Amino acid sequence: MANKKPKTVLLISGKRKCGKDFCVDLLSKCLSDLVVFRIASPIKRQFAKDHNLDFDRLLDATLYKEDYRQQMVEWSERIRADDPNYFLRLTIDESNAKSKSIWILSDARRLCDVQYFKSSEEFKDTRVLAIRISASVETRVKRGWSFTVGVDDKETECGLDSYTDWDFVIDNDGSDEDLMNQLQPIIKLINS
Ligand SMILES: Nc1ncnc2c1ncn2[C@@H]1O[C@H](COP(=O)(O)OP(=O)(O)OP(=O)(O)O)[C@@H](O)[C@H]1O
Repeated sequence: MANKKPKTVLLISGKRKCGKDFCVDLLSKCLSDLVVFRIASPIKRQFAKDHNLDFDRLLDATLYKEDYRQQMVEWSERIRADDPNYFLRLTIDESNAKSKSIWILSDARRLCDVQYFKSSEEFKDTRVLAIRISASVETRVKRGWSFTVGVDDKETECGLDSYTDWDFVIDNDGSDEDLMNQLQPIIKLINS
């Protein structure tokens, strides 16, 4: 399999239920030779493997996940303390991203996720676009969000709240047409 550097990396960030996956789906339909990966899944997979747990149940929103959430967070923090980008590299490997020219990280959460691509020598020839999806609290509530202590107040959800160097900020409160009008310049830039 080809082991190439990506031409473009999109880092998608935003609060829960702002529409990250929705926007990634729309972008994916207009792009080719791409891969979408997430940080959250490999953390759960690796945690399940190391602790002999049921990965599928960790992925869904049952009590199982809540029982283990704190333990999983502490475990992942210990790994990150030694190597902040461990899980990012893991998801890149697991998704065979190195055969694709466009990479989309659909849940960038921390400054180190952005810096991994923006500041590294490895990606100096890659166009890295940090994209913040934004939606009002009212809209997010309509989409199923409610504030959860221990989730919405943690670094995994707030780590990029004060980041200001976004290449694009997408307002996902409006119509389909509004959204597409905002995504078009990104698609155009990638395809240029
Ligand atoms: N512009 C939109 N128009 C209509 N529905 C939308 C729009 N954006 C998002 N949604 C819907 O809102 C819900 C939440 O969106 P989505 O799953 O993309 O959010 P998310 O930011 O990825 O959430 P999470 O952080 O929980 O993974 C989904 O049902 C999605 O289809």
